Amino acid sequence: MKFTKLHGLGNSYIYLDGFNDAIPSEQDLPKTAIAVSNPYTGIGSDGLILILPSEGSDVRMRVFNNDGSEAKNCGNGLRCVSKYVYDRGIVTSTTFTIETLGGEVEAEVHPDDANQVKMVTVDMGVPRLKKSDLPMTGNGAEQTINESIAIADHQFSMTGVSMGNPHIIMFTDDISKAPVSTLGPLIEKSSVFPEGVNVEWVQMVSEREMNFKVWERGSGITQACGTGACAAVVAAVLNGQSKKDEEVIVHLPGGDLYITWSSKDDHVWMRGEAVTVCHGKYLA
Ligand SMILES: N[C@@H](CCC[C@H](N)C(=O)O)C(=O)O
Repeated sequence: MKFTKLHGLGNSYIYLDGFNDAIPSEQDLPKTAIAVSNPYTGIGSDGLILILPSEGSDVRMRVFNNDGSEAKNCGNGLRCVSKYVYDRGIVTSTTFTIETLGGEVEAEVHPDDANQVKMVTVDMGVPRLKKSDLPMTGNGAEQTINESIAIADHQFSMTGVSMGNPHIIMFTDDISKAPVSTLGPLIEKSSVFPEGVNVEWVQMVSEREMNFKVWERGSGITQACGTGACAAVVAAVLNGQSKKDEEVIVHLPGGDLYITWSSKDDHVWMRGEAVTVCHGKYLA
């Protein structure tokens, strides 16, 4: 099986090219994601991403976490898919559309003088804020903004945002003390979130700068989460800590993302790097 490994700020996936190469059968996809992600017996990654032809968009992306579950969106994946399809000539324009299970997005690659793509901007669309959008328990029509929620004997102040996939954001005064590995999995699997949830802690540095850590649904601690960074900036605006139209620098463990929530059309814009690690043939 031919593959390419790419990462966005250390959030790495094994990418399979459905335009040019064979893809495992539908029923083999979850176990392939688990196998290739394993750092000891596989290639090592946070999951598996398929780059596929689309009927209505230029490209289609499917995302599998490293536990084999399929996700509806992936911000770092969108930037890496964008780099891949432009580098390989699958698209020839610098702007194009990508279909995901969470909706269609528009991407723009920024090739340098040597036609190398290092930075990518993605219009991530309108964040969805209703409880039913994540989904989570409670009145589906309501939003979750700094709401006190009890999970496993702990009380959390949570803000819920869907960027096509579900995120719950909590603010902290000290990101180094965020209980990511201990409480992240408890929140992810809580019955409050029937489909699970990506769990993020944010420390505001200023209105335009934040520190960020994540426990990803289906993958655990990762170096970065693009949809999570977008959701965190939306949560900061909803809580009066940032402003619409002002770019926020999000410091993730793996590097920085630049996120703006536009008041013009309510869309969230994400800008950041995408890197090719290696190409290879998986034999196991
Ligand atoms: N790393 C991603 C998100 C991947 C999917 C997520 N774990 C989910 O299950 O929703 C990103 O960069 O957005």
